[in-house]
Amino acid sequence: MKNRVVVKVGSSSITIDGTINHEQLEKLTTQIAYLTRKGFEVVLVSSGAVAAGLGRLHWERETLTLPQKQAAAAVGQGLLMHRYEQLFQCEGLHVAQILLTSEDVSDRKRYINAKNTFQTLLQNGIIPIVNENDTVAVDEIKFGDNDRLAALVTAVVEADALLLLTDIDGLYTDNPKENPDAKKIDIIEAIDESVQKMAKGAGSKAGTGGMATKIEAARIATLSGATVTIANGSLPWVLKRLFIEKELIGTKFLPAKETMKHKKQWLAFASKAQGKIYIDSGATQAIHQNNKSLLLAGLRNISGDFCAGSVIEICTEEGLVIGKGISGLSSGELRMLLKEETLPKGVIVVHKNDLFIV
Ligand SMILES: Nc1ncnc2c1ncn2[C@@H]1O[C@H](COP(=O)(O)OP(=O)(O)O)[C@@H](O)[C@H]1O
Ligand SMILES: N[C@@H](CCC(=O)OP(=O)(O)O)C(=O)O
Repeated sequence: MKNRVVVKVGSSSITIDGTINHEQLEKLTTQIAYLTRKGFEVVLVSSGAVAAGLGRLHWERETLTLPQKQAAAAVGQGLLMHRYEQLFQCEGLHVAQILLTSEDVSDRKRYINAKNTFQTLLQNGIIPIVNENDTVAVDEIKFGDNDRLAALVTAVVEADALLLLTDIDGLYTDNPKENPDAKKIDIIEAIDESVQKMAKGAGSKAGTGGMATKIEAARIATLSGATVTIANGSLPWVLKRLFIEKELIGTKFLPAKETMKHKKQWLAFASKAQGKIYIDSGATQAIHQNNKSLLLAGLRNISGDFCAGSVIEICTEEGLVIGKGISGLSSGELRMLLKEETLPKGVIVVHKNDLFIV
């Protein structure tokens, strides 16, 4: 155990009436400081920039255009960081701001750079405070929500645990704000369709994604080997009770039985494909069931332009996506090879260590 944890706090927990909830922020930073004194390394993923910006500018959420929302985030992010800086300074801790877009983790080099920066900050006892870079993140480069971002950060820093703090006590069988008969679930051993069906949308104007994005985050983080908890951010001493006293709080998702190696996690959840290759049924079986590398002999077609080292989607001849991998050859080389009358034997298109199969 490294005792490395990622704590994600949602807008609903740290804002009140559309502005920063200072009392809540102080409770959070006091608890994080306590954990660090007990030997934990903590990464904080904090939402709330848009809400804080709206509060300061007196703008109404309902009438916002996308550029206004991004402008509000730019204002609010500064306010949030200023407050975090002040609060952690009182605890004798330094903080570091990390703003990410999905492009920063889909590119392997940038992913490794981010990983190294996190590592250096944590080794030096500095608290990384992460948010999506809302100012530049438009739809195609958005994580979508901070729950998913927090799960990817959990994988990047190889944390033992992810805590999603929200405005509700955990995952219920249905949204308790709409269904009074909904029951809270204490432990989830495996995330299947029945679990996904329980999760509905956001419960407040400030929140994004609701439980659905938290379940997806739990799926990613448990596959990377972390334990995930969804809990109410307003519970007194929730961090201490969970991580030090090991109390069963909220809803706990156990780490997946078969966790993924680091590179496969990146392939599966963070990388962006540059092209597609289509393979025959023999090759599908070889990579799917027999854990083999993908050889040129099984290749039927390719689409898109990509370089050697690019991530590509691997599809059946009918076009069904069955995985992703890092291509050992460029699209140009593959097209030329496919035109040859007899294909050269033993050419590896995707090595088994660079393959993720759905
Ligand atoms: N099955 C469920 N169990 C609990 N909460 C649910 C469920 N489905 C939807 N929700 C809603 O999800 C909300 C929390 O998500 P969200 O509003 O996005 O918060 P945050 O800002 O913390 O990310 C809850 O307030 C609740 O209304
Ligand atoms: N990046 C945005 C938060 C987006 C988000 O996922 O919000 P939430 O559902 O409250 O965690 C912000 O800082 O306002």
